[in-house]
Amino acid sequence: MPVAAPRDGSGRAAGAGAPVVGVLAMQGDVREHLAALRACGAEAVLVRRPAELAAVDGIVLPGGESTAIDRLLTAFGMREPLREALAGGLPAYGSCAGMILLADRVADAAPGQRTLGGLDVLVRRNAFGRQVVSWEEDLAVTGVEGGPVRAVFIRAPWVEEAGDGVEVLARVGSGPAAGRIVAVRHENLLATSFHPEITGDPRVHRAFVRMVAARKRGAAPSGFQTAHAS
Ligand SMILES: NC(=O)CC[C@H](N)C(=O)O
Repeated sequence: MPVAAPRDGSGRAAGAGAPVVGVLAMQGDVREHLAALRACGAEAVLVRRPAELAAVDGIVLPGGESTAIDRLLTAFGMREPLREALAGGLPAYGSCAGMILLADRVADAAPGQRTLGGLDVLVRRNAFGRQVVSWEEDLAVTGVEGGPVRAVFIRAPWVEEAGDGVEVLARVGSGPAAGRIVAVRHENLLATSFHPEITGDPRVHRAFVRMVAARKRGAAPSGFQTAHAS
């Protein structure tokens, strides 16, 4: 009997029930997110077109440059389909530039820059400064088991204001940005200022894949910890 080849390079076939998670492939560190998702057992695929978006159970908006991704979303006809999918409850995880794209409000936005929105926060772009690695710290992140996460901030935003329904998952612990909010969740949207995709630690992605799997099962939206424990 023929055996299906593994689809994710991990040495095992993606199970029939494995959630399909897209990575928005306009610009940014797409490959790193694909690898992190595959390490968590998700079937990870590139998303550039509306038809590809329609086939995923969740989507990652990568780190990169939010202004470039913004322009490419329009060029690829992806802005409205993606905005509608997010508003319709599609689980999404945005890291860094991805967090900016999910935010309802942006301080220090480039002229004409737009976001997809949905996340009731004000983010400040380049809040940590413009150096390549602007800050690095081990952070406890609510809902991520197994101890602190190495958080690498690269020209990163922070969350300056979070709406009432937004769950704060992590704050900077020390240095000039101490106390700033750098990880949040609200319903189907998860965002971090930092880049877990570049550290080889899949735990934040695993938490997101569990959010995606919970929605796929039809579970009601719940707090991050609850969804994580399921
Ligand atoms: N590493 C990043 O994603 C940087 C984000 C970038 N500063 C922006 O505004 O989009």
